[in-house]
Amino acid sequence: MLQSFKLFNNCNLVFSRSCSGYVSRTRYLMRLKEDDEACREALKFANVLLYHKLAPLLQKTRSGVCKVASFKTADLKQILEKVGKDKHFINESFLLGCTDKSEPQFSLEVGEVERSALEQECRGTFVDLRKAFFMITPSESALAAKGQALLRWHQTNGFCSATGQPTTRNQSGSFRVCQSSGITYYPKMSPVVIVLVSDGSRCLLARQAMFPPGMYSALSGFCDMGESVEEALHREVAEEVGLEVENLQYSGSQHWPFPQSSFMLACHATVNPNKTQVNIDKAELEDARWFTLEEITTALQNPPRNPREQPPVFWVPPSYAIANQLIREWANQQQLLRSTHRLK
Ligand SMILES: NC(=O)C1=CN([C@@H]2O[C@H](COP(=O)(O)OP(=O)(O)OC[C@H]3O[C@@H](n4cnc5c(N)ncnc54)[C@H](O)[C@@H]3O)[C@@H](O)[C@H]2O)C=CC1
Ligand SMILES: [Mg+2]
Repeated sequence: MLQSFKLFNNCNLVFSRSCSGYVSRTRYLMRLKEDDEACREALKFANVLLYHKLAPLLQKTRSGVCKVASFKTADLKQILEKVGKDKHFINESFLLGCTDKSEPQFSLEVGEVERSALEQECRGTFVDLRKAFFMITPSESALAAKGQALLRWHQTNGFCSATGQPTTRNQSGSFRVCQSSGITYYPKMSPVVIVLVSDGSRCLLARQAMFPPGMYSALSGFCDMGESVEEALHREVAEEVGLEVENLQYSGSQHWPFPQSSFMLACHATVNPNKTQVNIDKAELEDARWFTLEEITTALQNPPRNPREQPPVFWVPPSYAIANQLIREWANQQQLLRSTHRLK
């Protein structure tokens, strides 16, 4: 089981503790990653998540709650054959992980099929992942995101960048090799810093023109080659809003599947309350402004159901996004500060 401890306020930094089952599951997965034969065996009795053009298949439970659809291999083979897929097609799946009961999980891109016929057979709907984040739980979002990221990485790494020759995958999909050069390619993530800047009583959020209307998020940016997290944070804030930050505090990290798998490193930071004038880089950001605790609390309490249709005037990223975690932590800390102040 994964345990967490507190670093900044309520933040969850997840670390592994060897309690019942966790170590054996980890070792089992390690073996599946490296041993093609064991992985092929595991796939025969696995749970498989389906994707169509990288959109995960969701199903509604009887109580109306949405969840990521997962099929036993034998059932899925029958479904796929009904929509014209070869019975060996299932071997195209990639290893994702395993459940608490040590059942292996795989992801599979169905490719060219009649989407509506497959949805009908599966009693589900393929939903754009960004939209799915508003419909499923954070842990299901993480699983769906990982599945999509792995599929995308394999789709875009079919050729060796040194020789131009095709690369081949191992059974689990944990790497690809160019037979001509011998170079091994592993799925990769790009490090991105994300920071919630506070002036002590307000926090700074920004929006890019491409964001859905009304959505503001914490400042973020890709790390440059050779940079530390601290350097990247200072640079990004200076570049995007013209401020100098101090008191960096690590909050947590997250894999984010967009645009090509980012590794989000989240921190809090402060600015001098007398130096809060923002100077926005208009090439990057459409707007950046300071928000009060009241505005933030209202936004956190009223997440949009579907942000593309009738979004609220101001809203923050969904609970799965690490930006949401930063904003929540800041709001909790502000509440605490206010109640301590009242007690004095
Ligand atoms: N999970 C979360 O809560 C959040 C995730 N994000 C993610 O963080 C990522 C980076 O944030 P931005 O502020 O847009 O970054 P950014 O401020 O560095 O600007 C993006 C630009 O950086 C350049 N760039 C440099 N290295 C790049 C690389 N490895 N991949 C792609 N572009 C690169 C490109 O010109 C790109 O247009 C975004 O993909 C976004 O999806 C952003 C905010 C919240
Ligand atoms: Mg940015």
